[in-house]
Amino acid sequence: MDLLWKRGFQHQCFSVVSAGDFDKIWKEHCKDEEKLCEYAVAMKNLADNHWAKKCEGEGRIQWCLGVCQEYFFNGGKRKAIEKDARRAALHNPAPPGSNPLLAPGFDVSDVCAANHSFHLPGKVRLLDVGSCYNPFMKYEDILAVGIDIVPAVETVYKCDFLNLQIQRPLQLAPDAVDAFLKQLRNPIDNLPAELFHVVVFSLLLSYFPSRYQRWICCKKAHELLELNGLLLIITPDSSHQNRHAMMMKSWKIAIESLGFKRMIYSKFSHMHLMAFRKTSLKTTSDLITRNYPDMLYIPQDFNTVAEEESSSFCYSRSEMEDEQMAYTFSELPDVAYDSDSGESQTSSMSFFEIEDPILLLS
Ligand SMILES: C[S@@+](CC[C@H](N)C(=O)[O-])C[C@H]1O[C@@H](n2cnc3c(N)ncnc32)[C@H](O)[C@@H]1O
Repeated sequence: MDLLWKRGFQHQCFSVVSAGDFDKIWKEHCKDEEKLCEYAVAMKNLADNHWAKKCEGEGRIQWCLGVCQEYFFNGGKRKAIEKDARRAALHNPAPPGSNPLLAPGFDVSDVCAANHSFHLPGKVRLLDVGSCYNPFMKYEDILAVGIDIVPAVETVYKCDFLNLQIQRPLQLAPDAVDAFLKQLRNPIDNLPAELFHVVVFSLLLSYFPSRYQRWICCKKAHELLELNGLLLIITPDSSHQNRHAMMMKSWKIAIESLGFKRMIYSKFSHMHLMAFRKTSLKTTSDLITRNYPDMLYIPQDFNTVAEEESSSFCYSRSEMEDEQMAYTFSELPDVAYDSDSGESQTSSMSFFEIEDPILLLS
């Protein structure tokens, strides 16, 4: 895959430094149907013949399914929302006798919206961006919509996510939203906002030559997700977990600035896997004081390791982050309740307690 990728348009971009050129190259790249089709066929081959035999390739799809299952069907969503409420209450204690879920600082409309949908009545509406071969389609609990600039199979819709127009949200009952998704037409040029429970970027962001394009994708995902929906990001990296810990920390800060909160971080041998929850309807980024798009860098953005290391994002924790970290540690359970066995078990960290201690401490 690395070879394919280098042969592709990323290779063309290494020599280009000015941001303006990326747009031009991207447009040229999208016009090169022949190369794109060759790439799509090769990706599908990799998935069918190579990754299918190695547990890691399919592992990323299984990881996404596991996260969805825990979150939407096994109480993860309720736990996450309750945790937010406890955190808000800690910072802004509610008056004695009042509902702690309605502590000042915790948005009442968020609580109301969340209360209605702790458990999904139907399928998980999942948008797979850069889907290539629609790996989520075969799962019963998922209503998968796969989109790609060059679909490798017929069930994937043709769509350039970077240029997708996002319209006002549909005001429809869940059944009608499902029906709407089942009758989408090719190509997709626009979609209503707040339509999906999950947006997946599996090996997508590193495909783009510029950080700004990665940023645009995350921003669009935020718009397309309903409140408390999940953005699942998988990005390739064959080095050990700590090698690019600062890069992942940098991604976390940038993506959270859009109105997300990182809920899970995992490292497989060849990829990072992250789940972000949409915690705010509004994008909270302050683009004036911090250059968030610039934080979405990847090692391939640099020509040499030295260049990468010298421009590595320098991060120091804010006071607020210190407090949040202290709170997270205070919340680590000594004893976790196992809903399957009905027994209490000793556990250092449950699935939905953040995350990776190494990254937290970095
Ligand atoms: C590395 S492949 C990943 C395929 C699949 N998601 C997986 O995990 O195996 C990246 C895919 O993103 C698609 N892609 C790139 N830019 C895109 C865009 N702007 N909109 C939609 N799809 C895009 C490519 O055509 C390619 O199929």
